[in-house]
Amino acid sequence: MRADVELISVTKRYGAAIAVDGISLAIPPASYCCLLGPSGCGKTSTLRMIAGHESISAGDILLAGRNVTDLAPVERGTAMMFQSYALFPHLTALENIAFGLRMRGVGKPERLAKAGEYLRLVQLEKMADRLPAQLSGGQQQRVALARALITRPKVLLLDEPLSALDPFLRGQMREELKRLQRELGITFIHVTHGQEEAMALSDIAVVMDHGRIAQAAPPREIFERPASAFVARFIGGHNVIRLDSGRYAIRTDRSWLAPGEGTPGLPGRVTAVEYQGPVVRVVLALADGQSAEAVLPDAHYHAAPVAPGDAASLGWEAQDAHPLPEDA
Ligand SMILES: Nc1ncnc2c1ncn2[C@@H]1O[C@H](COP(=O)(O)OP(=O)(O)OP(=O)(O)O)[C@@H](O)[C@H]1O
Repeated sequence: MRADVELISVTKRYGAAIAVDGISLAIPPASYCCLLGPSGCGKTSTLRMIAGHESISAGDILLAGRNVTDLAPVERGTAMMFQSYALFPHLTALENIAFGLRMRGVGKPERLAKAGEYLRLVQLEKMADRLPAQLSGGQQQRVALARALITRPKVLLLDEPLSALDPFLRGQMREELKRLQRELGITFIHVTHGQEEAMALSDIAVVMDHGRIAQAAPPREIFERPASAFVARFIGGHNVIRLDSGRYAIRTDRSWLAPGEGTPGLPGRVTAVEYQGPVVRVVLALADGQSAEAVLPDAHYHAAPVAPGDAASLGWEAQDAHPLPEDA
């Protein structure tokens, strides 16, 4: 099946600095793709190159099989939703949404009727006449989303769309984004810092590191088979442990704890215990200098509780140790 978005050896240089280093990626049609990675890894530069807001230093970008590398943003069939919604303060919610069509020369009555449809799509029909200042952050964001979608893009690009929201609204908007992507059947490419957000939303998650793709795969595959120690650490939920036989990623929820001296497993000492409701996180300093943690169901933990300073060993089942390559 032809990819909706294809990056072929795409590079971005700012002067002598390389922000994106020859990345290749094919995003299947109608998928939710998250770009994630630490600050400065090149996520936003990649998104901006797809949108056409940033020139491409080398390589090609194909959208639905068409080479758009040298096309202006409006010619690409993409729309971008920014972190700072960028709504016009003097226009109502409805007029803000209609604005995208005004730029494309659509007449006023048609624009407003269409804007009404998109206002309903984001469940804001009662807010049509409000100015942005009279809307909450989450509502402003829905307006920005509708404004981007009204142009019927083939690909919607989202630059950290949830980062300004409080945790409750963030969860709500996350569901909303996924619902819209499914209903509209288009590709969303979403830049995020949040591993949990990427896990929850992605059909394909792209973990970036220093301008390169460290791993691109469905989130479950990344979680179960991280391609490197970097990926295992970045997505979280893993211990990265060196043994005589090599380096392994072991899920912290598959790691068990044996309290006491001389118990089976790698010996260590508890340095922290964090109660998290359904689970308890126990951090260990291992005797060989490595650190590790076990995330235990609360009932298991409370059956044999430990405290900082206590001796305990860390263990796991052999099949739960995922071998990692040595770093290049
Ligand atoms: N306009 C620019 N001029 C020079 N260097 C830039 C420019 N924009 C980005 N960079 C550099 O390119 C690299 C990648 O930046 P980019 O914004 O793509 O990363 P990011 O992963 O989106 O980071 P963040 O999560 O902090 O937004 C960084 O080292 C950054 O300093």
